[in-house]
Amino acid sequence: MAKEASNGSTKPPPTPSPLRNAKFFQANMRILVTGGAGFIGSHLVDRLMENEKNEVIVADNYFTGSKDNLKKWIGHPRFELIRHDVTEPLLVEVDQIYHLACPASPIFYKYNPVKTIKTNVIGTLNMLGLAKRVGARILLTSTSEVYGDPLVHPQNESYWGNVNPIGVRSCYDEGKRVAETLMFDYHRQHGIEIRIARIFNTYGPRMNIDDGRVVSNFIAQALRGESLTVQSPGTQTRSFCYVSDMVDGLIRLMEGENTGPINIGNPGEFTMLELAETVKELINPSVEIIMVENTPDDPRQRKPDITKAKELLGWEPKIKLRDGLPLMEDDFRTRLGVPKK
Ligand SMILES: NC(=O)c1ccc[n+]([C@@H]2O[C@H](COP(=O)([O-])OP(=O)(O)OC[C@H]3O[C@@H](n4cnc5c(N)ncnc54)[C@H](O)[C@@H]3O)[C@@H](O)[C@H]2O)c1
Ligand SMILES: O=c1ccn([C@@H]2O[C@H](COP(=O)(O)OP(=O)(O)O[C@H]3OC[C@@H](O)[C@H](O)[C@H]3O)[C@@H](O)[C@H]2O)c(=O)[nH]1
Repeated sequence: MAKEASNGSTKPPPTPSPLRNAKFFQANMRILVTGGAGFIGSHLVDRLMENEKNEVIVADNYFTGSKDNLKKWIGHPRFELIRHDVTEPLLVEVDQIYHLACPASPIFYKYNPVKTIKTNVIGTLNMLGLAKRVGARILLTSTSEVYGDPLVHPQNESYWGNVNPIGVRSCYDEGKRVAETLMFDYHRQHGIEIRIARIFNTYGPRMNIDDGRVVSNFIAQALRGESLTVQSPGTQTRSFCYVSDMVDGLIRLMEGENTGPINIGNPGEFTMLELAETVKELINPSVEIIMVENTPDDPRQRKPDITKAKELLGWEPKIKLRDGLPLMEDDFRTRLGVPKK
């Protein structure tokens, strides 16, 4: 039985899928990745597919993801790709569910806020229903946004957050908070094996070029010779985790004994002005840095306390921002057709 972070009675988990014990299927672990055609999801799929005992099913509606991110696996006998919207029920036989489906860039999650909240609430209910039916373990990719505009710094998992319930970001941050509640209620009421990761800003190759998030914006702008748009005041901070470190943390959480929530992120903290200066220095020293208007409720500071991840998962990030940015630059150069001079 997984160790639980909060109080409450816990029923034993339902019997695992009979497939786990079936004579001919015993060897393989069937893993569903919702949102697996997206940025983090497709890197997670790559890592899961490296294990020959894993069969991976991706369910994605391609809102912000793309088949292109998974092209090397299409047609592979241990891989299956389903066009599916998680706001509809899904009937598959699996042992583990990594539930990532949800637009993550503020531009995309604000585009259709009602759909975003449906994805977080109905989508998570559907995946928990599936986990309950087949006895699968389920991991939710929650977010540092559950801490809102935090009054505690750095943020540890016992902080309840400072979130505007009626703002333009609420479809996402309140949606994820309800998703976490649903996870714990299914765990306490039905004994479902749950894992919750609170992911902090993650970057790396394969982010959409026009994703709208800060690292992809600055790298694309630097390569196109455009000004880097720092949203005012520029003193707001974020902590950036390279995607391979993130995937490692998610798999450790899934395979470990703790429900979470556990912060997964890189504690290296930067202001957005510092980030712009670093991108300028590393990629294109001739571009300008300009200040543009910000959006409402932008969190002013964010840095994970990763004590729990270190102690419970034996995990900590390995890749520093200065080492990760050039890896992302190479991928963006290839996709934008901008060769290195
Ligand atoms: N990248 C980050 O910095 C970050 C930080 C915190 C949390 N997260 C969480 O991690 C997960 C993945 O984020 P990402 O950065 O890879 O984002 P992404 O936008 O690249 O990927 C999300 C994927 O989910 C799919 N999707 C969206 N709505 C769906 C729906 N209703 N049904 C089926 N598929 C749907 C998209 O098409 C896409 O493939 C998300 O749950 C996000 O909230 C990411
Ligand atoms: O071009 C830009 C874009 C963004 N920014 C700033 O950069 C900071 C980070 O913005 P992003 O849009 O990358 O991401 P945010 O940190 O606001 O939200 C993210 O948080 C964690 C995840 O859950 C999501 O991936 C996303 O919601 C903000 O302060 C924003 O104002 C710029 O200065 N310039």
